[in-house]
Amino acid sequence: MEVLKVNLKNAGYYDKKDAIKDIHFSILSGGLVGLIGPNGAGKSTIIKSILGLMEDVDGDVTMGQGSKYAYIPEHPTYYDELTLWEHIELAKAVNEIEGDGYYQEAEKLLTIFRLTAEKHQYPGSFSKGMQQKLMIIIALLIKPKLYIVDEPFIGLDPKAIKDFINLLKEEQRSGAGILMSTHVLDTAEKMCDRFLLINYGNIIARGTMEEIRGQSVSDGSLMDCFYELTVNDHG
Ligand SMILES: Nc1ncnc2c1ncn2[C@@H]1O[C@H](COP(=O)(O)OP(=O)(O)OP(=O)(O)O)[C@@H](O)[C@H]1O
Repeated sequence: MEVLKVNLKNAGYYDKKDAIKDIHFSILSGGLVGLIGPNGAGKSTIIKSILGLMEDVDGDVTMGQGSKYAYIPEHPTYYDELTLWEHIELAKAVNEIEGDGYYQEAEKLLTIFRLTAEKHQYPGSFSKGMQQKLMIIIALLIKPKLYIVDEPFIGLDPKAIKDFINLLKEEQRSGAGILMSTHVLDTAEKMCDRFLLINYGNIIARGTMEEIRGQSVSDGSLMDCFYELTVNDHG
């Protein structure tokens, strides 16, 4: 079952209308797709197009059943006047989640991510990694069918990265589809079952690791294929 279908002919900005071109892909329930590519390739533009944040879009994006999704941004966003726990309460209300199981799950996640002591503090006083953990906790509590995750590995400590990967994998096993943009290719290679390699706004390679190797002269890691495929592509 498709949880996301992206058909974009073009999307871009006032002074760069074609930042991305001919971006067509789907994410299936239980699929974890790595969105990779050099700086300025168009990954954020693809994510913004999916989230409906781009003005100049020629094409369409369809979300599957229920269309409930969670976005974990690279740069955390929060309300200055709400405590960590109030953010959790707000997410419950906004997403119309019933029952107290939600709060038990929230307590469990606060323990995993070592934020129990900060429960009634304001995220403005948190470190970047702690703010990122708040974004992750809220996304996991919403239990969406689709996760869009933007560069989750920069800023999190190693334990949090491992816990986050395990929790995301659990979501995947329960049928969520995940699109994850990252530059941390060794982790992406281990986690993702498919990849989209973006360069100069185009998809230049796609598929499983095996298929990506087939499109590259390199027979090595995702990093080797990435290097070889992007170095020889001049847009
Ligand atoms: N606000 C903007 N206005 C105009 N052009 C932009 C804007 N944001 C991005 N671009 C351009 O769109 C292209 C794609 O940028 P995008 O931010 O999608 O890259 P990215 O793959 O996410 O890069 P990174 O890995 O550095 O985050 C680049 O050429 C960039 O200069």
